[in-house]
Amino acid sequence: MASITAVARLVHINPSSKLNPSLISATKPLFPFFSLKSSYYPIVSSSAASLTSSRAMSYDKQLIAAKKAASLASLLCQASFSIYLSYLIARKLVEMIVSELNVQKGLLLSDVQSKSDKSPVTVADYGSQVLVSFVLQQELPSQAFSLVAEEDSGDLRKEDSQETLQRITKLVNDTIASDGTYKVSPLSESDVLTIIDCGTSEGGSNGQHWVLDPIDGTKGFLRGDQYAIALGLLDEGKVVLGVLACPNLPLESINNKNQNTFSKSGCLFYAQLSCGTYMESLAGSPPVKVHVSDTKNSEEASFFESYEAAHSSHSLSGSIAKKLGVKAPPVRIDSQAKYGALSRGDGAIYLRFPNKGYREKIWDHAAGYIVVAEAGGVASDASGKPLDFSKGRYLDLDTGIIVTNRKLMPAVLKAVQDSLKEQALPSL
Ligand SMILES: Nc1ncnc2c1ncn2[C@@H]1O[C@H](COP(=O)(O)O)[C@@H](OP(=O)(O)O)[C@H]1O
Ligand SMILES: [Mg+2]
Ligand SMILES: [Mg+2]
Ligand SMILES: [Mg+2]
Repeated sequence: MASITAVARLVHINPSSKLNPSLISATKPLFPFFSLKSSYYPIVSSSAASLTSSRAMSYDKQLIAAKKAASLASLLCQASFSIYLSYLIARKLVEMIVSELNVQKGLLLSDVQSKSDKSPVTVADYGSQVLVSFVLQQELPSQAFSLVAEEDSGDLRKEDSQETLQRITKLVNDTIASDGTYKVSPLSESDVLTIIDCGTSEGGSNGQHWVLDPIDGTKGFLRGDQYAIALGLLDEGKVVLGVLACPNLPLESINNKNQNTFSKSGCLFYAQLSCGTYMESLAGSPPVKVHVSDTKNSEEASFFESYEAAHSSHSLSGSIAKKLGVKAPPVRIDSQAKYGALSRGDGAIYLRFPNKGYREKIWDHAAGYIVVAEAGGVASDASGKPLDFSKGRYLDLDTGIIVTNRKLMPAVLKAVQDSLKEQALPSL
């Protein structure tokens, strides 16, 4: 049976929301053996409850489902990573013992594949997408379901992907069985392919669409560094809800010089339009309201950027930081964990400048964007235009993405534009 802490964590929508009957009934599918009693209601603070607006209440059910989906997907990813580590160790051992027999390599290669754009995809990316899509449909059976997600089943339908497909199916069924919430017969390989392809929606400016990156930062995931399960909800083209599960992000600030190296990891950030942003431990803890850094002094602001220089120009951000007088070295981490870290003030600026011609996808930013926006931050492209999630699967952008607090945005934007102009000048 779910522990009271875990129940409080998943039932908790937002300290500024009252638990209402519809919300309580919405929790039932999550906890079939547990009925809510009034004694558990104190997780809602009465002063905060008075802030509740009808608008804020309207996505509560979706938020419960999204938190459940992202939390379960993070368990799947963690399980998959330990399997992957075992393969790495097994492969190393086999290579050491019988170096001429590379049989174990095949096993590892089938867990990590390369997509047509040469980016990696793993059984955990596919498994996480299946699980999130499955949970959302289980939890919200009466709602029309539209999902814009990163992965598709194309490569998995090829003859030589049979073993990978089997592994994904087992990973998903094992996670569903160990969670115990859903009393369904195990998914078949064909079910898995069908569920993956639920993610082909084009999104857009009409109606509601879920936006999912099943593993954002796959390269970070494979390195054992940062990654995130990022799930957002669009309503009429606007991001109205976001959940970021960051299994490897320390609960303590990553910018704390006295950081406890034994600090626990695993953060769940969530935000709903007009309700603020909250963080709790993935293992279960009371939610804490978070806020972006309120510094207006760019010299004391540290900044985040991609770990991968191929995803964002480190030299351009270096020149911007110099103009701003930033003293601290850049904090380079993978995935939308950057947005999560920014939302709780670990740093004050996130700069992203991909190569010319690269088109940003909405799943790489939707959940992270609302997590930062509801924590008091702002995001724009390099021309100062807000991010527009209503145009389909891609973000329609001018040059790059800048995320910071309201006070710093004018100075950061100016430094960005000046640096871009300098970069465009032919060097003498
Ligand atoms: N050349 C490129 N430029 C910018 N972003 C890229 C890129 N190639 C891949 N990406 C995106 O960068 C994301 C990771 O972001 P970050 O650099 O912040 O960790 C990847 O998400 P996935 O890992 O979900 O594929 C991918 O969508
Ligand atoms: Mg990818
Ligand atoms: Mg991504
Ligand atoms: Mg991804």
